[in-house]
Amino acid sequence: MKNILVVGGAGYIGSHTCLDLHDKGFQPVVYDNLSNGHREFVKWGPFEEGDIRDTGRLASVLARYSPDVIVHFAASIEVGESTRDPIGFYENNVAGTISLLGAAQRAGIDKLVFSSTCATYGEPQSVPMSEEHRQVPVNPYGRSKLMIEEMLKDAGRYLNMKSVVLRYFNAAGADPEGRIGEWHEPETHAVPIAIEAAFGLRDGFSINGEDYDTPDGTCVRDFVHVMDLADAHSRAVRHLIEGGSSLALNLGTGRGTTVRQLVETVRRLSGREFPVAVRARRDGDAAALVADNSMARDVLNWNPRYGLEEIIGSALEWHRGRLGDKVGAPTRA
Ligand SMILES: NC(=O)c1ccc[n+]([C@@H]2O[C@H](COP(=O)([O-])OP(=O)(O)OC[C@H]3O[C@@H](n4cnc5c(N)ncnc54)[C@H](O)[C@@H]3O)[C@@H](O)[C@H]2O)c1
Ligand SMILES: O=c1ccn([C@@H]2O[C@H](COP(=O)(O)OP(=O)(O)O[C@H]3O[C@H](CO)[C@@H](O)[C@H](O)[C@H]3O)[C@@H](O)[C@H]2O)c(=O)[nH]1
Repeated sequence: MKNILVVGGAGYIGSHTCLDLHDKGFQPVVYDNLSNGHREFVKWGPFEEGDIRDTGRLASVLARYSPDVIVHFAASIEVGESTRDPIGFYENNVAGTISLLGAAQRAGIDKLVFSSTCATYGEPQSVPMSEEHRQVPVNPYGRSKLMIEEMLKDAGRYLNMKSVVLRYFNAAGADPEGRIGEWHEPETHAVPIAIEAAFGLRDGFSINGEDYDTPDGTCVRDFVHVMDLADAHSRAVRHLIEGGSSLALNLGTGRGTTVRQLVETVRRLSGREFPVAVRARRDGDAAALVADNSMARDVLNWNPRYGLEEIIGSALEWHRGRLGDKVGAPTRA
């Protein structure tokens, strides 16, 4: 069984990727400092607690497991926080990745899959966005990810390190069997916030702006099921093991959903009413982000299987299981 080091594998997308890697015959070894992850999400392989900025600790873990590929999820992820603490973001995301790449180089590991984001594109010039779209991020989070993409290009050019950069659009949904799901603290993402509102744990949902140039005035996002993302990571791992070249790929469904449509879907599938208000736009929000995913389809043979109904349905089930008795009584049959 080949070992795959999953850095940040106790987090949301990383833990789902471990599940998928395990199902496909790999052994995922999780390396995570638990700053935002959950020990109980590590179910499909060994756990090594550690920080990516601790190069010595990384070196000993790499020596112990000799992974064929590193899949790198570890990062500070919240856009708003990146504008309040840009240096902290560069420290964790950029300096952390430098430490990881140095340790990998010294251990002779030359294959890496990296979590990037459509936030590296910045303000869309055209929708859907292909990988050729210009990359001019509008916040420190996106810039930190773009800096890492540039470092990986040089690691490819001069060190022959092969990488697959995966630019996710909006990850959402959960393991259909409800074992793991989305659990960020504090939560800022639209899907779990709407679900918590449906379950009576929040006063309601506030839409960030209704005056965008979109079908109903609210932002358009491309929600992609976390299990489809996980499947793309396993394909990227296999691509590298089979000697494939470096790539940068969009991961989205190619379908846009407005925030209002999203909220209505949560209401319908949960069978629960909750108050929906409109507040001011959120700084740095693009009007519409939708992927052109043709390259991932062609190169990885990736075919996202789930749509919005499955995304919201699986997320509802996960949150119901996690929140248990805290879920309030339904307000609508
Ligand atoms: N959630 C999304 O919609 C989305 C979209 C695009 C890109 N991404 C990227 O995907 C990756 C995973 O996102 P997520 O939503 O699963 O986030 P997450 O916070 O759930 O997972 C990140 C994990 O990394 C760990 N981590 C953070 N800093 C670390 C460090 N210095 N050393 C070791 N471990 C560390 C955290 O404890 C956590 O378990 C991130 O790189 C994020 O930027 C996420
Ligand atoms: O209470 C809320 C929360 C969100 N939104 C809106 O919902 C949309 C989606 O927001 P969110 O779920 O926070 O995702 P994004 O801000 O689009 O960012 C996510 O998706 C990006 C790629 O699109 C990634 O880079 C980020 O890591 C990830 O957090 C945006 O228009 C938000 O303004 C609301 O209206 N109200």
